[in-house]
Amino acid sequence: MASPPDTSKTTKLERYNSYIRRVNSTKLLAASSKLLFRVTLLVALVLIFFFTFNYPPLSDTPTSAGHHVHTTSHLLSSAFYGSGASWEKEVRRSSTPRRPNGFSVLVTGAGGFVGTHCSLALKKRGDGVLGLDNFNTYYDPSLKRARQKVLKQHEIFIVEGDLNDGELLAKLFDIVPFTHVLHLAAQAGVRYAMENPQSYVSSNIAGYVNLLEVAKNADPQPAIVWASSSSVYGLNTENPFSESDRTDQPASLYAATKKAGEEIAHTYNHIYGLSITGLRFFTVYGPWGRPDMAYFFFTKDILQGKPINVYQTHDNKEVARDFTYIDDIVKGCLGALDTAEKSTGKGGKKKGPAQLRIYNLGNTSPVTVGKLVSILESLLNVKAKKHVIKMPRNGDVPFTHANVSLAYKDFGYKPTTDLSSGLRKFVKWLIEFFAL
Ligand SMILES: O=C(O)[C@H]1O[C@H](OP(=O)(O)OP(=O)(O)OC[C@H]2O[C@@H](n3ccc(=O)[nH]c3=O)[C@H](O)[C@@H]2O)[C@H](O)[C@@H](O)[C@H]1O
Repeated sequence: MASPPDTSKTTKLERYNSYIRRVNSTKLLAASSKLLFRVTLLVALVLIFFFTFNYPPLSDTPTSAGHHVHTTSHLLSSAFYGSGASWEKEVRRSSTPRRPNGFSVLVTGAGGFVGTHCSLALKKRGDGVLGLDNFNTYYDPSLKRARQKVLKQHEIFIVEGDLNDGELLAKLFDIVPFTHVLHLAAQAGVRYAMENPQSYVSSNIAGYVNLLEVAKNADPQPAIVWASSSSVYGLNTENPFSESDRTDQPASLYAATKKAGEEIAHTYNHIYGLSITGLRFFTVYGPWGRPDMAYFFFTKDILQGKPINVYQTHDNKEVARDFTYIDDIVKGCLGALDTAEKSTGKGGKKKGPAQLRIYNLGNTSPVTVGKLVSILESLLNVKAKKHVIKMPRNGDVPFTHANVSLAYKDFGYKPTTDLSSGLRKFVKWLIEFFAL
């Protein structure tokens, strides 16, 4: 009869095998948890990489001047700026009118020069005003922030965002039944277009179309008043310029994008019934103005003893502009808003013909740049270090001169501020603001 198995050996063997099984399963567990950790780490790294390098970047437009025009990417802005109950409350409060039959106006470019002044004027008369601005770095954004502070003191909220952020714009129109849009946001400046052309396409074409797309889908559709430019007259030789003069010879990309805006306005009026009024501003100046404009940097340079270049035409004539004081421009903008008819469309469907208008808003008395400089010299009591140079081929035109009879007839536009008086107010502001 077979001897009984040596249980001690079997037991030992069993114990050894179960030990090996335990060790193996521990090893397996350790290996699989290490593998899981590595996979998790890898996935995390991939996600970090995606959101860092693929998430819409800050659009960074380098310029030859070495400075970049930074704008927050629209997705980022709507993710960061366009959400939350308190944000919505701010939007509603700011845009609600305080007078019977008051307007509810979306002012794009509200952090800008004309935008700030128009927003204040609308709010003071009891209209609701909501600002939209991307606070880009075309010029020192601290000036825009200072304007924003003034608006905040008058309970005007500016949504930080870009015209190209369709999601954000649609959200604003979902929250607010805007009666009007005062569209002043744009890449301005005639000469800068040669340094940074894409900025003009992005703001003045793509941005404007995006705004019109959101507006035509809105219910109710707002009436739109927007800033075109005297520069659309380009090489036109008529003097003064009338709205019916030719505007097919733009001398700069800036002018071409504003002219394009006028044609695009015709299309959205024709197809969707949007009521649209274009205003051709003529070299607007005044307190809180734009530092990239000659009257502004001439003043600072004269005060700081720096030389200034006074342009002359190639046939040795002085260049001239129909400089228009900001308070007159504001009256023109409000006149256009007050006489704007309602859009006829609804949710993107046209119901009938709609108003389409274009007006000159100028001062009707052009002044040479040389005269501008001598007014500044007497206001500042400082002699300018003038270099008279030929006007560079930079998109500038020799003169502008507005015929404003159409704006006068339709909404009583009448400029009342001459250049000396306007510059006096500007210089007073500049010295106080910069504590010079
Ligand atoms: O009406 C407009 O729609 C435009 O007005 C403004 O353009 P402009 O009329 O060209 O103003 P601005 O640059 O201040 O030059 C003033 C004068 O100084 C001359 N100029 C300029 C620079 C210089 O160094 N020397 C000089 O003589 C220059 O040749 C010109 O004769 C806005 O910038 C523009 O956004 C748009 O709104």
